[in-house]
Amino acid sequence: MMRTRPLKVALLGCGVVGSEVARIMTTTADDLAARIGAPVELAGIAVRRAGRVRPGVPEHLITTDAEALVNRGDIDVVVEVVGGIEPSKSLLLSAFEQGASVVSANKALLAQDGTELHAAAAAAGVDLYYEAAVAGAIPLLRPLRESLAGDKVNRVLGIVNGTTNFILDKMDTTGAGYSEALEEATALGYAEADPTADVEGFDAAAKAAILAGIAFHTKVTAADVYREGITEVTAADIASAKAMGCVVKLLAICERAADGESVTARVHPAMIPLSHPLASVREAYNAVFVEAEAAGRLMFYGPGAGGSPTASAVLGDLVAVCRNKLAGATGPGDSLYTRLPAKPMDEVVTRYHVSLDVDDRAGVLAQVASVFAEHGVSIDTVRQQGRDGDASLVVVTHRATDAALSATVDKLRALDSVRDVASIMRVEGE
Ligand SMILES: NC(=O)C1=CN([C@@H]2O[C@H](COP(=O)(O)OP(=O)(O)OC[C@H]3O[C@@H](n4cnc5c(N)ncnc54)[C@H](O)[C@@H]3O)[C@@H](O)[C@H]2O)C=CC1
Ligand SMILES: N[C@@H](CC=O)C(=O)O
Ligand code: NA
Repeated sequence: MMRTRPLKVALLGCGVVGSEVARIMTTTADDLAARIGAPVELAGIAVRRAGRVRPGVPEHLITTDAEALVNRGDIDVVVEVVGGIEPSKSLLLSAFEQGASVVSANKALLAQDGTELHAAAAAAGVDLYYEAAVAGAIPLLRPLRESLAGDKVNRVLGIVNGTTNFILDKMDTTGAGYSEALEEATALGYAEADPTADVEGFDAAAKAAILAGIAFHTKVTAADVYREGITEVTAADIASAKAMGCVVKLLAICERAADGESVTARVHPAMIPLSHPLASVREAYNAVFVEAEAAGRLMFYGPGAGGSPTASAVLGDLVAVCRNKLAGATGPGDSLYTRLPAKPMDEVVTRYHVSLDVDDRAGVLAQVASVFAEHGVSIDTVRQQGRDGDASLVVVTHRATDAALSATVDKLRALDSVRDVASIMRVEGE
């Protein structure tokens, strides 16, 4: 039977995502009510600046006082699509104190203070859901937390930032410049308010922390994630990847150590072979592989950014927390029982593509090769191209630790014959 008293929703933020949430809530109100078992009413929309034209958004609901909206005493669910740490964190804590459940898309906040926020939600007996925070529209956190709750996840690997995938894809396929591609991604609503978060890998690192925490049932924060963005990726790297039958992607990789005693989480650009399914992930799409002991390898794919896809995930959570409210229940919260420490990047083992500018003379190749050998880094292939007076040397290694590779590169830099270490990129997916 349908409850007639509506569940009241406070929407915090009405930008790229918030305006789509408001639109879908308004245009699909009857369907949402039928699925939930009660009408949902948009009780207020908090924004930073009133007076902006927001097509389709009921003007009378707009307020600039988010705190007053959350604390007005009759809010059942707070939807936070503001972003950033403050005032979002304080608003969420106020919501819990008021007995409201929360739906958020805020990966930066969840990756920094997720444990504290989950504890506050649990103490208040309400929900904290955030499917939109990782990989946009793709149902990923709920499958990890719920569908795979009976399995043991050992690895999560994928493309989790739409903006950087869009930029790398444009640079690779159309030869677009970096700035031009970033501008387009921003205009399409993919980028964060400060796109540094995207291009320097902070956004993907926050998502990796959230994924690792849920997958391995342990606390992982953004500070535990090794991070490199795409700002150093050059057209030469992309061309070199092509020459090797590879493409450059920004990857997030979360792994349980072979001995099961620790986890690692890292975000960095990597070359992956064109034959790998991630190589064909275009534009702002995301794709994530989850490797679990019983299930094997699962792939999640779909739109990873943009107002409407992200709003889809927010609305899915809204329906879930409303259903829980009506049932007088809460969904699954944090699960941190394994308490596995996050291991430093030094111990991570992978392959490397090292591009060097060297003197074009006899003996240099042997000298370079001996530095790799000294550090126990075995060479897979070497490509050399002579230029006027110098040469470009591209070395691809077999698997080695990050520590061994770093020591190798330090020593190479000290060689007179090495003019520059032009780039170092990991090679994954083989
Ligand atoms: N745009 C996307 O593709 C995706 C965004 N997200 C996340 O969703 C959240 C929102 O992102 P966007 O909509 O893209 O950002 P946006 O910058 O377009 O919108 C932010 C909204 O928050 C409001 N706001 C800012 N400070 C405020 C304050 N102090 N009080 C009340 N309102 C305030 C602004 O007025 C604006 O309406 C962020 O956490 C972002 O990381 C998550 C997945 C995808
Ligand atoms: N800026 C983010 C938005 C979605 O999380 C991205 O580009 O992926
Ligand atoms: Na998602």
